[in-house]
Amino acid sequence: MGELSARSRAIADEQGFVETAYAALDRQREAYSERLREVRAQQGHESAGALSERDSFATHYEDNLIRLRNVENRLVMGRLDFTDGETEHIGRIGLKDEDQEIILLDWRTPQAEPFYRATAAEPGDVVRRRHIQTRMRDVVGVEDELLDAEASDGLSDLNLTGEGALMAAMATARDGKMSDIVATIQAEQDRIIRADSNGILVVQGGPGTGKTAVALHRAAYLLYTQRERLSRSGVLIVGPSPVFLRYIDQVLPSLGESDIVSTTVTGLLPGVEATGADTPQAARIKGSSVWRTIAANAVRNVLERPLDRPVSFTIDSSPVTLTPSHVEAAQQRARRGGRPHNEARETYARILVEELANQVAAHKEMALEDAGWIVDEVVSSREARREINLRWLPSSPVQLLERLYARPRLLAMCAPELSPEEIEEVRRPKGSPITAADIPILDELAECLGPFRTDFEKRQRAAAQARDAELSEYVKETMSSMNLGGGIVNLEQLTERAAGSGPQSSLADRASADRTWTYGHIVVDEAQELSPMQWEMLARRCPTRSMTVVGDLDQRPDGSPSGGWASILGRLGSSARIENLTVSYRTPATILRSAGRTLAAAGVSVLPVEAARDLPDCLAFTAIEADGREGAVVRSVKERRAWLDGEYGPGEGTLAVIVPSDLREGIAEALAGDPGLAEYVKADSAGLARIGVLSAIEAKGLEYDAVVLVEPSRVLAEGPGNLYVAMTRPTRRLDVLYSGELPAGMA
Ligand SMILES: Nc1ncnc2c1ncn2[C@@H]1O[C@H](COP(=O)(O)OP(=O)(O)OP(=O)(O)O)[C@@H](O)[C@H]1O
Repeated sequence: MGELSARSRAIADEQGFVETAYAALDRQREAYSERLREVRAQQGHESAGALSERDSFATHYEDNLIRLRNVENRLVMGRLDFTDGETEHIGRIGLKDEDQEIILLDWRTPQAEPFYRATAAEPGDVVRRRHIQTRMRDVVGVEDELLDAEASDGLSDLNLTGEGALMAAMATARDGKMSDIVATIQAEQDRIIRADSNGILVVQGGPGTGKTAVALHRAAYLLYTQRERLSRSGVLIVGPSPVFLRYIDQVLPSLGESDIVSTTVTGLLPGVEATGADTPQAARIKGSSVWRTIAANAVRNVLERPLDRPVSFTIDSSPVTLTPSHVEAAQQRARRGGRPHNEARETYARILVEELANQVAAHKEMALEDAGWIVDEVVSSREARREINLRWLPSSPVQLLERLYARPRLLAMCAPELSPEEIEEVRRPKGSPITAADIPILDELAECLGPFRTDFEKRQRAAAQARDAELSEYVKETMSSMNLGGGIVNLEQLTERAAGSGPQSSLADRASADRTWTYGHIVVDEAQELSPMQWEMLARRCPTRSMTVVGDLDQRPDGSPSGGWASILGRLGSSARIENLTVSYRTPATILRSAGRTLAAAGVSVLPVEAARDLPDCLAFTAIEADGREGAVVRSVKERRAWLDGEYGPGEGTLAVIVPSDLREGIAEALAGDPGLAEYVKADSAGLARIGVLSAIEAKGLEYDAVVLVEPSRVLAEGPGNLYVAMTRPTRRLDVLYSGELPAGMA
């Protein structure tokens, strides 16, 4: 009774605080709405172009309003009581009261750190940590931890922080979207989230240890602590697939951060879509870093060619001769400038035009300075243009790559490192669709070639640059006339905003449309999958090498490569430091142990990982007949779906059927053909289905409450890492359906 009333008193106390916090949030929102209304009502002097400064300020206020709207849920997460009797509340964002006193600490401030790190063994000056659970704006529960020496007796071996809140979070039904973990970040995770941002940090850990969660919270942490730097350069998040990116796309907004670019590596090259597919061998060949040299060779040897023997022709009736040494000298001068091919071409062409013009002038016994028209004659001479162009061909990356693939002899000349078989493997006719593995090669070529612009585009670009200069002047004027700038928003931000109209103007939009954009920080998820050429692409976009790289080598199809992360990261490996996550918050212990044994039996020893919990009856095996496989899958899925309904409520909870790639289509059809399941299997407009039918590769990074795994031996045959991925997707229950033998160690 006493305990009960103490608890309700605590809830009532916190309810009071929570109301104060939401009142402060509402006040902030109202203040921004008010400013937005004012700015919209003002008439800006709409002189420079069609874009007014009103739009820039409006966008700024709108962004802030969106940020405040996104933190509505679970605004307040906890409280710390200190030895001196002071208390602090920790929340999703920081808030002040009407007297400008801080009432809620942003979880990312240094003062909030003990909320995640203090332990009974090392309490610092914390006496009590309280986790506060809210629903809408109501407090529905509190959980206290007393951090004194006596309390340390009852702790679990894993030293979990806020165990009750953590277990509750883990037991919640999944809804197909990842959620933030800001209320229950564990100490080993917090250390990584707040780690120094310099250099490359590799975070490795077994399945479900929170690598993705930690990487996203780290992005939010860095955006908070380095807002000035990162609000201009931006943060890039790279994930394995569009489905995965959709799965994680709520997390950062719920932490109040939205100006972030997230993409697959393939999406990093604007304007090129990869619709083709490679054989695994071709993809491996194309991923090798030898393509850096091949790209440079191709530009040099295919596009910049020597003249074999002198050529003579006439310009305006004057005889002229272009010699091999004229061409060579012009090429050398152009290369010395260090500019990319298409840009250096201007220097090369100018030198040869001058040479020919001098010859014409000499023949006419005139001084070139007095007869500028001769240069025009040279430029418009078809023969001169032809001879000059042929020795320094302008090209787009796609044109050049198509030539290399289509002509094995040409590729062999540029790529002595590739064997004839390898050259044959990548051979394909011009006009074939671009593949994902082509993208990093195209990026490398784009780097060597520089922008490929038609004359029309060149004129457009010059006009745009002139417009930008005018705009910057204009914004400066308006800022002083509107008395703005004192820390609210700076000139560059405004110019940038004004330069693009409407929704185009966010940093994310501009960065993702620009191949040469460099980011302040890059987060790479499922990093074990990237090829050396893909790493080159990322390195180019982050000259400061401030990166968070998360992954699990054991989840590569063929397991961990010899040489570990250093061999994966290539050139970037030497500067990387490695941190480990060791506790899985997804998969129950029984399933994790079974997965570990199966991999060990297949000759792969995986990183040690401990489960935060176990559940009874979480793993079941059912023998089926190969020729009745589809019916058995349908029955099992129905049974599991009904079980989820019972556990979480009708339609709640997520379910995936993970299958060997070659069975995928048949099983998906069987499920879609069943009247009871068709509804669930159909994908929505975002491509997500309530019941997913996936190969192990497609399931990477995702999680479900229940998984039905079909024919594990065949998944194992695709690669032990694939089976490891497949077995570790469920949070609650794994049903294994098999004909023939189970993989050794599994049962
Ligand atoms: N501290 C935490 N509190 C609550 N839930 C957590 C915590 N850490 C991780 N989780 C949950 O555990 C699950 C697994 O996390 P996450 O997907 O980040 O793991 P991962 O290491 O990236 O896994 P994988 O290697 O399989 O991709 C998620 O549902 C995540 O929300």
